[in-house]
Amino acid sequence: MASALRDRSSSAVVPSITADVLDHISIPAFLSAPAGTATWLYTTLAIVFGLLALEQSVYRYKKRHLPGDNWTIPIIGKFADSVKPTMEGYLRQWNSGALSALSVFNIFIVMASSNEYSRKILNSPTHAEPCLVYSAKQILRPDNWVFLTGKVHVEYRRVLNGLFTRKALGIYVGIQDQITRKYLKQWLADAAADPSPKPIMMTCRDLNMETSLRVFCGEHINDAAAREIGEKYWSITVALELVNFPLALPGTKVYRAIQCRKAALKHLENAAALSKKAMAAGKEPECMLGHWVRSMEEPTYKGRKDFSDLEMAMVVFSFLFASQDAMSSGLIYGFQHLTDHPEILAKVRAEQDRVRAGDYERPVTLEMLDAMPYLRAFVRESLRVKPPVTMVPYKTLKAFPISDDYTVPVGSMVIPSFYNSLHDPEVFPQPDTLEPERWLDPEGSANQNPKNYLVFGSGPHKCIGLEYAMMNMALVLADAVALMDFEHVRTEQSDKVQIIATLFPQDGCLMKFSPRVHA
Ligand code: HEM
Repeated sequence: MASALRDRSSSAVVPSITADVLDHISIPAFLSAPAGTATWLYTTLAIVFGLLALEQSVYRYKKRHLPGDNWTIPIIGKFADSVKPTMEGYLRQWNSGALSALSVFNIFIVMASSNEYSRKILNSPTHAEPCLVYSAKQILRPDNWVFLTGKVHVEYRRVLNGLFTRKALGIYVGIQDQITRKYLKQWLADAAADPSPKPIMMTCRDLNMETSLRVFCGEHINDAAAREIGEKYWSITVALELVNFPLALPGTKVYRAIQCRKAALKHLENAAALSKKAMAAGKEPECMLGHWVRSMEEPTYKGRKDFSDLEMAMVVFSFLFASQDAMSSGLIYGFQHLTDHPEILAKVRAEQDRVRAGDYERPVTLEMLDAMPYLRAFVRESLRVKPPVTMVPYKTLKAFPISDDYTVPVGSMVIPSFYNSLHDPEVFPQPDTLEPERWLDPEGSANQNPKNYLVFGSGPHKCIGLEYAMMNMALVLADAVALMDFEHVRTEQSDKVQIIATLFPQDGCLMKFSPRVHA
């Protein structure tokens, strides 16, 4: 058999090359080039091969014993995976080890998937700081406050925390309720005109955008400006890939995103100026900007930072940037989870009927939301099962001894991932099951292990808007359940996840809405 193979390979498979044949083969120019050119060429090839070998050695040296490919694809590494990430791919990476390694465009990346290591990264500001994706700096502007670190960041954030106090949330809740009702009315009118099921991906995004703009800027932003920002904002979402084409040339995603930021900042700066005028004229704060300007006038604020119109606009833009995709993802899965679990929907509805006591026109207040513990538990649980943000990229400022036997090299990307913490069976038995009840027992393992709830991160950069975000999700779902009936039309893609910065059901969540008839 072996000799037969040898025979075949020497005669039949590889045709013999005769001088005759060679006459018809054109010799590549470089092989017949003058000696000087050939030397140059061989030198270049040697350098290229040397660099490629060096790339592999550096990767292997940094990776050491961590799980991950032993060789990286030259130059691009795992770029292809990062262009079209899948949940299955991420799960494979997270489950390959509590720490695992990969490389994209020679950026060495350590992925942390356990609660211990993810929290350690988030809470070690002297070793690692957030780096978002590369395009974020181009889109937000490098001087945006979200890129501050250390003491300056703490100081800046101290002022911004004042925008999310209970007093401030009390101003926002009325605006949220009003915009939500306007949208639900429109969804019902659209459904009456065409009752076929529709994906709610874009409708939820529009609702979130208008709510955010009105909560942040109130009437200081006009309808046309709000529409322009809403329409252009999708270009920012799609530009948030892990790795983008580095130059923001016309026609690239990042270029379009930068144009959107420029338009948005112009309108937001104008809103900040109008808000200052209104407060100076003695008006009562009716939005975040108003509340902010008023708090800067208080005697206790004296000696602290004054914010220019542009700085206020950049803060508001950072809030839009940080919230739009995550809030939309949370809300869409909120609708999907509620409809797919009729027993949970029935409990949420019973709670609404109790709190509203027959008056469905009465605007929702903070006190009413306080009286809806089951709904709030549902929101918490829905975000746990499908966390909108599954990981946040950080970069190491110095060698980071993350475990006893591994130190992340300086200048690497370290990515704390939240999914495994949120699906830890020790803390959340049957972790893939949606079970709001697990949050209702103060002694239960979910409430006893708050460190596992990484939906909003942890440490100095923990989400500043978390109370507002959960309140908004609860409020929209409360109004929807109280005022509408809805049916989720399931498809094969309903349980599959697509990742566009955050998580979404692949079919966009097809819903049919109809008005609820109260008994
Ligand atoms: C469901 C909705 C939301 C989710 C899941 C979410 C999640 C997160 C996460 C995971 C982080 C990173 C935390 C870290 O590095 O430890 C973050 C940061 C941040 N979030 Fe949110 N977020 C949401 C809504 C919002 C909203 C509504 C706002 C503002 C109104 C907001 C503003 C921010 C800001 C400004 C940061 C950066 C904070 C800093 O660097 O100091 N987020 N968020």
